Order: sequence, then C-alpha cells, then structure tokens
Amino acid sequence: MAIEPPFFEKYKAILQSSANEKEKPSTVEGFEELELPLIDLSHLNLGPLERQECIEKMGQAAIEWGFFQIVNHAVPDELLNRLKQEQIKVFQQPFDKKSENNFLNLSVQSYRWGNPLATSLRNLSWSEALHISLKDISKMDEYNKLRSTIEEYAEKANFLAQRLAEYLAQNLGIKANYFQENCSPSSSSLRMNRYPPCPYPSMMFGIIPHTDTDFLTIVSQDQVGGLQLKTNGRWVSVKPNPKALVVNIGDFYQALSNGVYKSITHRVIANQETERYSAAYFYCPTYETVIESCSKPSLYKKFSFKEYREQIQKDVKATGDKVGLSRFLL
Ligand SMILES: O=C(O)CCC(=O)C(=O)O
Ligand SMILES: [Fe+2]
Repeated sequence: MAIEPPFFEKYKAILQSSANEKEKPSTVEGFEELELPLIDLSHLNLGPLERQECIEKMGQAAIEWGFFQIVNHAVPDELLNRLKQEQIKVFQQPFDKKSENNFLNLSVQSYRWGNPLATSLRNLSWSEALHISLKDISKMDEYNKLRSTIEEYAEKANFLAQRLAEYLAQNLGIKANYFQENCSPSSSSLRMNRYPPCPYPSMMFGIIPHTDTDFLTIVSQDQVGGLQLKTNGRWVSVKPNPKALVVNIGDFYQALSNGVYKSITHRVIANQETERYSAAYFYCPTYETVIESCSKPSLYKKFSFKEYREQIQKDVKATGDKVGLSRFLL
C-alpha cells in the first residue's frame, strides 16, 4: 500500500491554474550557503571567562540571526540516530493508516501532510509531519519503541531547551526561574518532519515560510539540507553540520525579550531527488502563561499562549497565513 500522501491529487487544480502564474515561489535559484554561528556548549564548563563569552556569543547570535548551532549539547548521537530510525519506520506506514483518526492513539491533528488550506502556489508544501504534543505521549502504547524513544529524547531536549532559554535570559535580566515556572516537559511538543522527493521543486516548498510559535526550537536535521532562513531580505541556506543541533528563537522569546531576540522567518525548500528528515522540539510554556515583554516600553501587548494560538487559528482560516506577532504589536 502507498505510503505517500495524495499530494498530487490535492494540488492538481492549483498547479494547473497556476501554470502561467508570474509569481512562482523562487525556490531554486543558487542560494548562498551559510554556516550559522557555532556555539560550543562545553565552554560553559570551562572557567568563568569562557562561560561568559559563550553566553554572550549565544545572545549575540539570537540578536543578529535568531538562529545558531550548538555542539557538545549532551544529546547522544546514538539517541538522535535511534529517533531518526523510528521516524523513518513510522512514516513508512501506509498513508491510509497514518491518516486514521486514532493513529498511534494520538489526537486527530497529530499526523499532518501538505497544506490543507492552500489556495495558491505560495502556500503549497510537500511534506508530512507527526506533531506530538508531549502531554499526549502517555496515550501512546507503552510498549511502542517510538514512544520510548520520543520520551527519552524529549527529556534530554527539555533539559537542553531550558538551559539555553536560561542562558539567553541572563543577557536580558530575566529572572533565572522564569522558564522553570512557566514551562513543563508536557507543555512542549515534538514535530517529526518527512520531506519526500518532490517532482515540482521549483513550484512549491517542503515547508512554507513561517516563524515558530514557542520560546525556542531545537532542530535535528539530516545531511540533505534545504532549511533556509531570511536575513536582510534574502534567503540563505543553512549548511548541515553532522555534529550540531540547530536552535532558533521563536515568537514568544521575541515578545519576552521585547524584540531583542529575533524569531526569524524560515522555510524548507523541496528536493527533487532526496528524501529528508528532521525533528523539531518546540519549547513552549503552559497554555495559561501570559507573555509580557521584559523591558519597557513594550513593543507587544501581553498575551497568553492560549490567546496567541486562537488568533493563529483564526488567521490561518481567514488568510492562509498565521500572521503571528505583528497582531500583538502595540
Ligand atoms: O525541517 C527543518 O529543518 C525545519 C522544520 C521547521 O521549521 C518546523 O518544523 O517548524
Ligand atoms: Fe519552523
């Protein structure tokens, strides 16, 4: 049975009606490849000077790029490889099974593919994802190896994300226990992405341009490449580093830092030949958490995660786009 979602059937009408569209997404020009700032977390355990330098370098990257890479992050390669193997296994299941309502005993929205609300080439995506809210993990079958691997990874990712968020907070004078108070291992989520080879790489994306709805994201990607970020008005490709995890600032940290740290628009381009996998850990607060800028005058109204999400759902329905933080500008 076929594993691929029915992208072609779903997108046929848009592809045909857009055959002469001038505004095709420009996804296949020669993009400059960029090595993101590389932060060696082992420096945090050297002397106080090295530690301070490392924290400042992280803050600087969050200000200038909204993105950086980390090495010596204490997540074992073996665990990352195991997560990828489990991810491959789950996506290799027949599409009919993956799209069942109770697939893996998770909620209906967990398995996603393409962009169901797409109306034009601009918002077509050629990928599938398993988006697991970590509070749902206990619903999965206990003896499932996917579940135990995700649990193991989520624990490490949560620890790492909290540390990164706290180091970043030091540069801004945010109190040390802010994240401990507002986030819990079950408030975050893990999104496993699969990008199948796409026959129309010049017409659509792997994932459409977006910012992340969280404090920060930790991405483990394979060596295929395709992740791009927008910097100074141009798109650049992130060069995969086999030893590193990618970290990016999300909307909530941009709001909390009063615009100092940047939640940068990023996307994944489609690839005609090679399948790609990535796993994104979204470090999020609990639903009730109210996010308020750490300095005055505030650029943003305060909002709860719940309000933010509801606004996104409304905007996606009405416009096909999440809009995001600009909705909450004062
Ligand atoms: O696949 C990637 O490298 C990034 C994925 C991503 O941006 C996301 O899942 O939000
Ligand atoms: Fe993202």
